[in-house]
Amino acid sequence: MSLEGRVIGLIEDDPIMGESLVQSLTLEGAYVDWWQSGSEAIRGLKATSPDLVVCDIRLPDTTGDRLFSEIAQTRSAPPFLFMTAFGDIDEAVRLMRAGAGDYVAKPFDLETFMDRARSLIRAWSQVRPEGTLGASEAMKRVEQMLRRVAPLTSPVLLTGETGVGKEVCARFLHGISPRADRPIIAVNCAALPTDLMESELFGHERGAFTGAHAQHKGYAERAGGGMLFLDEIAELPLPLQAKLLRLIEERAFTRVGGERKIPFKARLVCATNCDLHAAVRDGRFRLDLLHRINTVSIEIPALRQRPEDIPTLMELFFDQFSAELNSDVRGFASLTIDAALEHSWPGNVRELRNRVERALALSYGQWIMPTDLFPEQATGRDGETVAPLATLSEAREVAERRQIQRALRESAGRVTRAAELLGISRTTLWEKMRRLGIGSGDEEE
Ligand SMILES: Nc1ncnc2c1ncn2[C@@H]1O[C@H](COP(=O)(O)OP(=O)(O)OP(=O)(O)O)[C@@H](O)[C@H]1O
Repeated sequence: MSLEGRVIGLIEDDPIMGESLVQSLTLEGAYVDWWQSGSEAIRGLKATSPDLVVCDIRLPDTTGDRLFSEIAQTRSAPPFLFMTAFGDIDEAVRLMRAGAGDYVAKPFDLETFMDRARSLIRAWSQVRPEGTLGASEAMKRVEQMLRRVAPLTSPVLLTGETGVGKEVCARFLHGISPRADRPIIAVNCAALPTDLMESELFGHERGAFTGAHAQHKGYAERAGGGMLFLDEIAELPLPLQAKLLRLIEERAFTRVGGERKIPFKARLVCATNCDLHAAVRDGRFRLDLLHRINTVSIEIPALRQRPEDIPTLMELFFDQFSAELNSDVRGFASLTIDAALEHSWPGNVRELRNRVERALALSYGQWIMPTDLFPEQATGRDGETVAPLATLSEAREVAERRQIQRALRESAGRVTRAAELLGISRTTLWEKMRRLGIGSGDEEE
């Protein structure tokens, strides 16, 4: 691939270096916008969107680090190729972890520089622009990060509570990467039988152990040039952690009972819901392996930390299951959405999905009510209703309280705005809040 017609933003304060790069890039057919300071670059990048930004890590008025985090706020930020001097490598590695793209250490030869530039542009142009992971700002940030690292080969560690969607994110990452047409092999390390783990992951040669009647290709080999996704990585026993470390360092492994080195060509993505640093402290996880697998580490937030996603996901699963179940149910009662927003979702998206499926399968009415989604709140273990029927005024009070708290939440605790949202006067709202014992700081309840 040539750089013909590509637009490149160059941020370099040294005139000699700047001139020479402009000349070389122009000779390759690229258009170069050259900025000699961070402030100039920020202004320039608001106006144009280059295919690549080449940036010196040390600038007269800012650092590459700060500049990148400012530019990276925008979702469509281009890839960055940093030029670092000896001694800036730590900063460059931090930037890679933040999804910057790549770096070249000065002095570099021009061919290496051009190769890196070309491959960043090529990989980036294959990334799809639109998003699908969630409507919340938190998930948009996750998605933005995944898009940044999609063209790279560095290992990625996805962390987050159970059911937040780590595997969904890994598959999304694969789908938008230049490897999308190659296999993705997803392995749940906790589900592999301990005695077979090594041969499942790395394969075995014929006769390697009793019962090994034929050669067997493991997951690492079957992933080819695609993605090897290792879920629940903390469950990998220490001897296998050592073998995985060698695989990452040497980009090669051996089958059980074999001697020949087999190249590892896939991208490694690991996931965990454990605190791996605590596992290292407890001697259950190797620190050197942790450093290798978390070159890029992305935390997927819990569902309760991104309530905006709850209604969207409810609708998504509703559409999916109502089609599957051929259901006549029309949707969720608004009280049900309120109740879902108040629930803490310890099982995250998986719990939400299961609850919606169950509610649709068991609901009798046209609308899914709170007790369809949360039957445990209405029934005892034997299935009988244990909650006494509330009087109308009690039910109204519960609904009023919930609605007021929601309005306060949406108006960040500002009573005047909350009253507007509720369509009542400020005095009436104060009076109701006093009667129901709600403070203006109760919006987070
Ligand atoms: N953004 C999303 N959009 C649609 N479905 C999602 C999303 N996130 C998660 N899910 C669904 O939630 C369930 C759990 O997701 P997933 O298996 O990716 O979670 P996980 O974090 O890997 O869980 P675990 O820690 O238990 O391995 C799956 O059924 C998945 O399809």
